[in-house]
Amino acid sequence: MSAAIVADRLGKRYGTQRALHDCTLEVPAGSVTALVGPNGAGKTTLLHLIVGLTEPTDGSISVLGASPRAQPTRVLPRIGFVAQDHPLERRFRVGEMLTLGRKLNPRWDDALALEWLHARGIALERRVGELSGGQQAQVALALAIAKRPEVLILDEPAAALDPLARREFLQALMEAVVERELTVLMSSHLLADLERVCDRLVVLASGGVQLNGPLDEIVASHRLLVGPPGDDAAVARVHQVVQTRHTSRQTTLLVRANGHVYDAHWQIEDVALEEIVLAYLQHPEQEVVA
Ligand SMILES: Nc1ncnc2c1ncn2[C@@H]1O[C@H](COP(=O)(O)OP(=O)(O)OP(=O)(O)O)[C@@H](O)[C@H]1O
Repeated sequence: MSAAIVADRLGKRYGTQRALHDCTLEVPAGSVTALVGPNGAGKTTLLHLIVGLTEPTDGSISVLGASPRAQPTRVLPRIGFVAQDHPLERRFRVGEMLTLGRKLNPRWDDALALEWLHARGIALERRVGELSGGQQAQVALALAIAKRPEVLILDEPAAALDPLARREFLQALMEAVVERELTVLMSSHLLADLERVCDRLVVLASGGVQLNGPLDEIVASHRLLVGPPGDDAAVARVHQVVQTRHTSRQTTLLVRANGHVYDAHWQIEDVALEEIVLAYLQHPEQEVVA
């Protein structure tokens, strides 16, 4: 599968503040990739570098084979972007937002935008500022999708939505992905949502990539080992120990297993994605897993 987005040792500094560093990753074409990380990890910075809103201070970023800053006309018409809090022009009517989209985007699909909004009961006469958060998110997604992008970038698109609106938003997103063979990169703190819609995961921590790969492989390769307190060095010689927890009664290891774990000392359990991600976030010194 070819890569739609390639970051090579990508970095961004604001004065002495390092927002992103040494970020190397590929987002395969046609994948739906989740981008997670704690507040301040550099997620928005990475997404802004991808859509050309900011320029790298180190390394390079290529989207659909071109640089978003150096070759914007080759890249930007082919990217849809839903920014954090989807900042729309609040005084505009929905129909006026579509007119703007039509004027600004050469590949604009008016029928698609109209159909999308109609299906969600959002009238063109409504002022954007009067819409609910969920409806505003749907308008932002309609505007991004009507560009007929090949790559769709979403920065915490559903963060402010209630669970029902979030579900509807993600459902709409998945419809668009299936119908249009989009490549999607979406940041969020809502792991359960991401697990439902994404097939790949990138974890950013302290401005660098910590975990990157297909979701099912990440889940399949990690195991929880529970055993009597004591020496866990033998496990560490074979497997990558991501997290160790000791109590007086037992030791619990979260490991990235190098093949099967054969060791009668340990009770071996599957581990949920959320627990894996939290373990990496608590141990940012762990090496990149790709
Ligand atoms: N314009 C800026 N000027 C100075 N520092 C910035 C700027 N933008 C971001 N930063 C810093 O870069 C780091 C990464 O910020 P970024 O917004 O990319 O993180 P994030 O992972 O998106 O966080 P959140 O989950 O809170 O949205 C933070 O320490 C932030 O303070």
